[in-house]
Amino acid sequence: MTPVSKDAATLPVADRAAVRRAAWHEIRADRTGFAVMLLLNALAAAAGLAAPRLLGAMVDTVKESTGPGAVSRIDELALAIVAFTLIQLVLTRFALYAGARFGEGAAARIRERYLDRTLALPASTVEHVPTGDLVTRGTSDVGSAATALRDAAPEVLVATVQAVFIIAAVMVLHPLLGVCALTSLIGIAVALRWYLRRARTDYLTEGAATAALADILTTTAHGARTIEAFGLHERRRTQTDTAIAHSRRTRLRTLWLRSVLMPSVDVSQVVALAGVLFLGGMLERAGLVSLGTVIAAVLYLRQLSGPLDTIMMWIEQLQQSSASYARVEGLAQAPSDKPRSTTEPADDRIEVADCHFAYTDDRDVLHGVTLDIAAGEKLAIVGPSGAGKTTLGRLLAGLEEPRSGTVSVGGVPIADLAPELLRRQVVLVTQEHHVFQDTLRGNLRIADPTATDERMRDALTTVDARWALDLPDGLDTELGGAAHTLNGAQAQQLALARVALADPHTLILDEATALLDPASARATERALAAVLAGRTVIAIAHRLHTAHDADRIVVMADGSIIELGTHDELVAEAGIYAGLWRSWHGD
Ligand SMILES: Nc1ncnc2c1ncn2[C@@H]1O[C@H](COP(=O)(O)OP(=O)(O)OP(=O)(O)O)[C@@H](O)[C@H]1O
Repeated sequence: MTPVSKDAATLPVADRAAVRRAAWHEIRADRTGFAVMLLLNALAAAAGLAAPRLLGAMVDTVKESTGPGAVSRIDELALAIVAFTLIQLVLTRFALYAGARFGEGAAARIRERYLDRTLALPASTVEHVPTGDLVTRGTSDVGSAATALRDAAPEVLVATVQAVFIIAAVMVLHPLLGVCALTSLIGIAVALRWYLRRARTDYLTEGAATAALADILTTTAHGARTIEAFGLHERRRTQTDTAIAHSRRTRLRTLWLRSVLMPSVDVSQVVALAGVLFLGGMLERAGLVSLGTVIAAVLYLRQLSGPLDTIMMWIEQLQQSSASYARVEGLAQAPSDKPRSTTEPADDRIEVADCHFAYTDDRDVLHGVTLDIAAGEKLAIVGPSGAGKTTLGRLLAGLEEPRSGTVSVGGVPIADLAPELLRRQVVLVTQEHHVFQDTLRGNLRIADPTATDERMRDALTTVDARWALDLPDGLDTELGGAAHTLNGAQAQQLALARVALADPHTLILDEATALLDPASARATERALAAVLAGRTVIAIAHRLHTAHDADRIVVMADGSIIELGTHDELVAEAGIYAGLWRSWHGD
C-alpha cells in the first residue's frame, strides 16, 4: 500500500487481499441475491446440457432402428430438445435479471462508500492529491468496479460452472473422451496463468496513466486563462503529449497481453476438439462407443467454447476492474480525518505559538511564527510574494496543521475543531465562490444546516443581494448549471451571505476582492464591509491601504514575522513596512 503524503501527492491503492475482502463483503451484503443468481444460472446451464445428449440419442436411433417406432422416438427426442431449450431460455432470462439486481445493488453501495470515504478525507489531503486521481477513482474506476460485480464476476462464475458441467457430461459419456478433453485444456490453464501473473501490475499502471492524463487535461481546462496569459501553450502541449504517449504505451502493453492469451485459448480449444474426434473415431471403430456418443461429445466440446469465450472476454474486464477496485478501495487506507474536538473554545482569542509548517518534508515555509490576535481586532498581514501569508492564513482557518507549535482559538487547537464548531469560529474568504447546482436555500444552508428562511433572507439583506430577494421562486429558485446562472458579483454576494449565516467571530480574507472588475468590486466591498462589522478580521493584504486601516500590521518575510505594530509605529520604525509604504505612497 502506498501511503498518502503531501510530498508524493498520491492516494493509496489497495492490495489483492483487500480487494478480495471488499468483493466478499459485497457478496455477503446481499447473500440471498447472489445465491439466487447462482442457482438460476446453474439450473440454466444444466438445462443446456440436455440438447447434445438428446441429439446423440437421435443419431443412434436413426442408425440402429427403422420403422414407425423409430420415427416416433425421434419426434419425442426433438420435442424434448425444444422443451429443454425453452426451459434454458426462461431460466437464463431470470438469471440475468437476478444478476443485474445483485450488481446494481453492489454498484450503489460502492458509490456510496466512495462518497463517504472522499468526504472523510482531510481537506488538506484532497487539496494535495492530483484532482484527476480523485475524479478518475470516483467516475471510471467506480464504474469499472461496479461492472466487475454486476457483470464480470457472475458471468465468469457461471461460465466456469457451465464448463465444469460440460466436461463432467463428456466424462459421463465416456471417461476416456472426458480425460482427452481435460488434458487438452491444460493449454488454456497455462496461458491463463501466464496472463494473470502480469495483468494486475500492467492494468494498475494503465489506470495510473489514465488518471495522470485526466489530471493534465482537467488542470489545463481549469487554468486556461493562466495558460493564455503566460503563453504556456507549448509547455502544456508537450506535457499533454508526454502523458498521452505514456498512457498509450501502458495500453499497448495490456493489449499485448491479450493478444497472446486469446490465440492460445483458441488453439487449445481446437486441439481438444481434434483430440476427442480422433479418439472417438478410434473407439467407435473398435465398437467401444456408439456414433451418437461421439457426436454428443463433439457437440459438448463445441458448446464448451461458449463459456470459455465468456471467461476470456470477462477475465480481461476483471483484471481492469480489479485494478479499478483496488484504486477505489485504496481510499479506505488514506488517513481519514482525525476525530474532531467538540470542546467549545473558552473565548474568541486566537493564539499562534511557535509554529513551524512544511508542505514538503524537506523545507519549512513557516519558521516559529508567534502571534496573539485579540477579539475584534483588525489585523493585516503584508509581505513579499512567497513570504508565507497565505500559508499562515490557512493555518489560522484550520485548513492546515502546524508541524510543531499550536494555532488555537479560546485554548482549543483550530484544526481539531469539528466542522460545525469551526465554522462558528473562523471562516476563510477567498475569491473562489462555488455555486452548487441546488436551490438558493440549499446553497445557503451549506453555512448553517439549521438556518430558518428568515435568517437566510436577513443574510441576503446584509450583503445587499436584492436580486436574490426579488427572485420569483424566492429561496426555492434553482441555481447553477442551465438553471439560474449567477454573475461574478452575485456569486460573491451569495458566498458572503453564507459567511453571514455561519456567523463566525473571525474572518480571514485572502485576496477577497483582488480579481474583480472595479464595478463589481465596489458592490462586493460594500457587502464585505457589512459582513466584517463586529468581527475579528485578519486580512492578507495585497494593497497597502487595507493595511493602513488595520489596528495592527504583521510584516512577513521568508516564513517569519519580521515586524509587528500599528501603521504609525511601523512607519516610525523605518523598517521594511515603512519602505513599502513610502514607495507605495510615492513619498
Ligand atoms: N501547496 C504548496 N506546496 C508546496 N509549497 C507551497 C505550496 N503553497 C505554497 N508553497 C510555498 O510556501 C511558501 C509560502 O507560500 P505562500 O503562498 O504562503 O506565500 P504568500 O506570502 O501568500 O505569497 P503570495 O503573496 O504570492 O500569495 C512559498 O515558498 C511557496 O512556494
